[in-house]
Amino acid sequence: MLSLILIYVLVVCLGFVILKRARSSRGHALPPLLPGSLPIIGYTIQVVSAARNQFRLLKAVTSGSAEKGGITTTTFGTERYYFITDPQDAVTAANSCLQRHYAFDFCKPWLGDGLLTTSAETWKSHRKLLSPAFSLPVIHGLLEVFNSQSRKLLEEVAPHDGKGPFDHDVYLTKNALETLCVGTFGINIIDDEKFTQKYIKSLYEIIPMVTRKFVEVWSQSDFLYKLSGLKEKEDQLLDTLHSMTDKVLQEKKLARKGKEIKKEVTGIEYRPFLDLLLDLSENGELSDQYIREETQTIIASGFETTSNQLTSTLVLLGAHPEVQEKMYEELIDVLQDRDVEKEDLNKLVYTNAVILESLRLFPTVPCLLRCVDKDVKLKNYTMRAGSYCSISPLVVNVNSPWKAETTHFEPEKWLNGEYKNNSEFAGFGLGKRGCIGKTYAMTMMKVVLSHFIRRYRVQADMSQVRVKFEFLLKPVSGHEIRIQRRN
Ligand code: HEM
Repeated sequence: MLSLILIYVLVVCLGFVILKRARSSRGHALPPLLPGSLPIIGYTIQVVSAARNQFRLLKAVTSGSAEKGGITTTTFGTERYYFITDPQDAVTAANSCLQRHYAFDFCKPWLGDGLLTTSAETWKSHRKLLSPAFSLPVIHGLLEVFNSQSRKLLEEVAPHDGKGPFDHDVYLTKNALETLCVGTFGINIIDDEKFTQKYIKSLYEIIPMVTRKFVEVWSQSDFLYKLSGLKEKEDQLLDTLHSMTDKVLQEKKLARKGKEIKKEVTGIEYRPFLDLLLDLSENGELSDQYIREETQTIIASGFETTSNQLTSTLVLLGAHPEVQEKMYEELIDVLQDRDVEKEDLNKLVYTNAVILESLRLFPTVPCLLRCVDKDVKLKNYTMRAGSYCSISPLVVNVNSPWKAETTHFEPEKWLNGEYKNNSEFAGFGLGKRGCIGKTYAMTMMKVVLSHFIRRYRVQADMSQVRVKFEFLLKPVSGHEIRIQRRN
C-alpha cells in the first residue's frame, strides 16, 4: 500500500515538473541544454553535490555555456535557468532583469532592504538617492584618505620585508574596512582592534551560511534551520554584524553634533554617503531603519570586494615581474615619490590596465544572478518570464573559453584595443544595476597599488593558488606574497 502511495506521489510530482517546464518554454525554442543536464532533473544533482565547492559548479556552467555559443539552459528543481556568456545578450539580460535572484533574500536578515537586496520596484528610488554619494567629486574628496591609508598599510606589512611569504589578504582586508569607515562614513571606529577582527570573522562565517542555503534546500525551511542549530549561530553572527553598524551610526551622530560638515570638494557641492543619509533623516525624509540597512549594505559590499581584488592583483603582479616593473616605471614617471592627486588618476594608464586585467582574470563578483520576471528577447532566443538567469563575467569579459586559472596576464591587451573597457565589460556588473561603488573601488585600488609597488618589489607563485566562490571569488591558499623594499 505504502509503495503505491509513493509511486502515486512520484507520478504527480513528475507531472507537475513536466507541466511547469512545458509552460516555461511555451512558444519559444529553448537554447541548447547545458552540457551534463539530465532529463527531468536537469542540473539538480550537480548543484546539490556542489554545496561545498560552488566554484566547480560555476566553472562548469560558465565553460559549458561558452562552448555552446554563449547561452544554455537547464533546470534546478522545478526552476528553469539560463546561463549567459555572450556579451551582448549579457547586457540585454542585465538591463531587462533588475530583480536579483531569491538567494539574495537569504541576506535580508543581515542587510534588510538595502540597495543590494532591495526589490526591482524600490531599487530605482534607492539608487537615485545614493548615487550622488559615489560621484567623481566625492571620490576625489577621498584621495587624502586613500593616500594616508595606503601609507599606513606599507608600515603594517613592513615586518615582512625581506622575509618569507605571508598572507597579505589579512592586512588588505583590515585596511580596506578602515578606509571605508573613514572615507564613506567619515569616522574611524577601528581603534578597537578586537571588535574589527570579530566583525571580519563573523562576516567570513555568515557568507558561506547564506550561500549554502541556496543549494542545501532543506535549510530554507525555518523549522529545519532552527532545528539544526544554524539559526542560533546565524543570530549570534548577526548580532556582531549589526553592532558594527550601530557603532558607526552612533559615532557618526556624535561627531556631527555641533560640527560644520565639509560641503565642497573641487568646487562642486557633495555629501559623503553617511552625511547625505543623515541630512535626509534629520529632514524626516528617511527612517532610521532605512539608514541602518543602507549602511550595512555599504559595509558589506564595499570593503571585502576591493581588498579581495587587491589581493589577487598583488599575486598576479608578483608572478609577472615584467608587468610589475613596467607599472613601477609608470608610477615613478607620473608620481615620483609623492601622493596621488586627482590630476594623476588619468595618467596612470598602465596601472589602470593592470587592475582591469586582474578583474578580467579574477572577477571578485564572478556571477550575476537575476530573476526573469517578464519575457526577455535576446539575439536568438527569448527567456521566459518566471525563470532565472546567470551572467558570468568570467567569460563575458574575454568572450573566449575559461581562462581564469591560467597565468595569462597581459594588461597590454587593454591598451592595444584587444580588450575594451566598455559597457560589455562585466567586472563591475552590467547595465543599470551594476556596481554603484565602481569609481570608489577603481580609485582606491589605484592609490593603494601606486604606494605598494613604489615601496616594495613583490614576488608570488601563481601555480599553487586555489580559489573558492561564496558570493565572491576569493583566493584561499597559495596566494601568499613575499616583499622586498626597493632602494
Ligand atoms: C573591486 C571592487 C568591486 C567589485 C569587483 C564590485 C562588483 C560589483 C558587481 C559585479 C555588482 C553587480 C552585482 C549584480 O548585478 O548582481 C556590484 C553591485 C554593487 N556594489 Fe560593487 N564591487 C566592488 C566594490 C564596491 C564598493 C567599494 C562598493 C561601495 C562602497 C560597492 C557597492 C555595491 C552595491 C551597493 C551594489 C548593488 C548595486 C545595485 O543593486 O544598484 N561595490 N558590485
